[in-house]
Amino acid sequence: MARRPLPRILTDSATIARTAADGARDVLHPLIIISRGLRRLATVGRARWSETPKERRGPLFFFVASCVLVVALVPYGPLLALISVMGAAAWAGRDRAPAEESGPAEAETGRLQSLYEALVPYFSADGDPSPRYAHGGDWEQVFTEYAFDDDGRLELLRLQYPAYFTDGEPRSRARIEQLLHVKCGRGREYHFAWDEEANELVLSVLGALPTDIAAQRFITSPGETVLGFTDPDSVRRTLPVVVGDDATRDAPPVVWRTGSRSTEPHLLALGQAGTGTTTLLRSLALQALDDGDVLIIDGGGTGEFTCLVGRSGVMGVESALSGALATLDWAAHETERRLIAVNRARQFGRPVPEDTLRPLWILADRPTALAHVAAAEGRPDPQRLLQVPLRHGRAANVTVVVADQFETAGMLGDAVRAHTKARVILGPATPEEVRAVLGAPPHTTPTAQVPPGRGYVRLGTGPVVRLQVPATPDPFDDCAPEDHRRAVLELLPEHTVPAGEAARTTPLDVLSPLTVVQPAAAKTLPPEGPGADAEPAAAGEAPADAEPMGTTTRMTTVRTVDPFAATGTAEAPGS
Ligand SMILES: Nc1ncnc2c1ncn2[C@@H]1O[C@H](COP(=O)(O)OP(=O)(O)OP(=O)(O)O)[C@@H](O)[C@H]1O
Repeated sequence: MARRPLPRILTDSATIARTAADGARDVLHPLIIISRGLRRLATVGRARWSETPKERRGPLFFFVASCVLVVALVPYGPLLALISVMGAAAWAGRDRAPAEESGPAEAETGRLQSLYEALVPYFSADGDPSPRYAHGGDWEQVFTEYAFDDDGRLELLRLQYPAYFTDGEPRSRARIEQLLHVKCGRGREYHFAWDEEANELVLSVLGALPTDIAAQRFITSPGETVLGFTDPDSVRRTLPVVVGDDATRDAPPVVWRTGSRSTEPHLLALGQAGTGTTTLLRSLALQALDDGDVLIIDGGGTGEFTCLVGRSGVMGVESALSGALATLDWAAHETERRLIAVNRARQFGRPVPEDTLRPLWILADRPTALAHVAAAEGRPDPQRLLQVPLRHGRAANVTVVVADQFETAGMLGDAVRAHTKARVILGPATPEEVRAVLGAPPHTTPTAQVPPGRGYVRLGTGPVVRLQVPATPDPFDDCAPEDHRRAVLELLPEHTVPAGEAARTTPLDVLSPLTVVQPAAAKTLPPEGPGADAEPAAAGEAPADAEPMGTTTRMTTVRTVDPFAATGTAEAPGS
């Protein structure tokens, strides 16, 4: 039914009344402000008076009265006092209400509404008498906090969800996270914090991890190694790091503890080719050489560890199968020797021998490549020789780090998978792939484009955290930034083998493309020791969990979600 318009005389008089009221308000505005100010001043004065201790009220009253008397006696005093009081009242009475908060812009409201609509099928259920999520419903009831960046993209969202939503089930969570990721814009990394008690989910956008931290001497305790750096919220400590030209800042490190007290004494790093697993090993080698010995198996044979050849503390850099077998055989015997020595010392109540305390690191880069060669030649898989260090290394101060490519992870031996409780995955990976390697999904949405050395890490059953490995390039790599190469060169220990026999020691400015250096194991291994002259396969015979040959002969080239699928069940940490 159409409304009848009011008689004209009525509308005119209403307009006149409104205009008169507006005019009066404008005229009286200063008076309103001054009277409000006087009221506020009086309130403050009363409060001060009541706060003043009783014994001080007399002197205060006397002081105020003297001031009033002086003002009254001086020429123009009362007038000046009146003007001052009015000024103070006008100042005190000014409108202090904050500028009204501007709500979301129209485009932002549209985004929130469409996000709300997209969530309706997931957060509603038949039979809910008062659904909080319903088509055409009010998003303001459930989105309790939100923020947009300068480009109008959502960067923070706090939402309430119904109590019946199955937030304890990873699949249900993953569906919501996937949906929000897509709706809020791909290409950014989102963090999801689920509060099951409050039925609340907070989505926030994570910035990129800094990539400017280069290799350097990190300030850590003995037995601690820095794997890389992460988000400030993910760890409890920070380390001072030197960045660029001597600028120092605090960065949150991912510190891995090794040795006899470690609960995850060995590490496995996986990634696609070129994602930085070799660089991670190089970074660990430089840190380990501070107070330990390092033995390197370069299965890929790319010579990216040449800078370490012949350096003090480097027991060998092997890229050929026979050298790797001999070196790992020595390492297995050395582990046994240390274990026996430690046990004997404990048995007789003697201090543990000094030579069992110096950490020994076995860094195996792409051992599956050597496994493939070994299978083709009908020789033992070098991974079998890792079983003793992996099983007993913790008590003997022997640490094993294995790095391999995602595609060939199916060829990793059972011992490697079972005993590497510290896990790293580098490069782009889906949440399923991260879960397959680390045993738990990340709390963020991995992005398709990541810089080298970027990934996730999980120590034992701890949380999955983001990781950026310090830039530790091969100093002979002409394509790497010169300051990063120089930083690596400065950390290298001195040469122990004459320069002609070992890798080049040429200063950075005259370095030329490298050639692969494969020093004979005998040259670099200690001349004595129980395993020094043993047959390569000898140590592999002892362990009970030796893998029968033939189980690792197939090179897997198809990328699967479960990288370990080719040889059995995944044994990720915490799983
Ligand atoms: N943390 C990092 N910071 C900066 N650059 C890195 C980092 N990690 C790796 N890179 C660079 O990425 C390239 C590949 O690194 P790296 O050789 O370590 O990868 P990879 O996974 O071992 O691959 P491949 O098996 O093909 O050698 C190199 O140029 C290296 O300098």
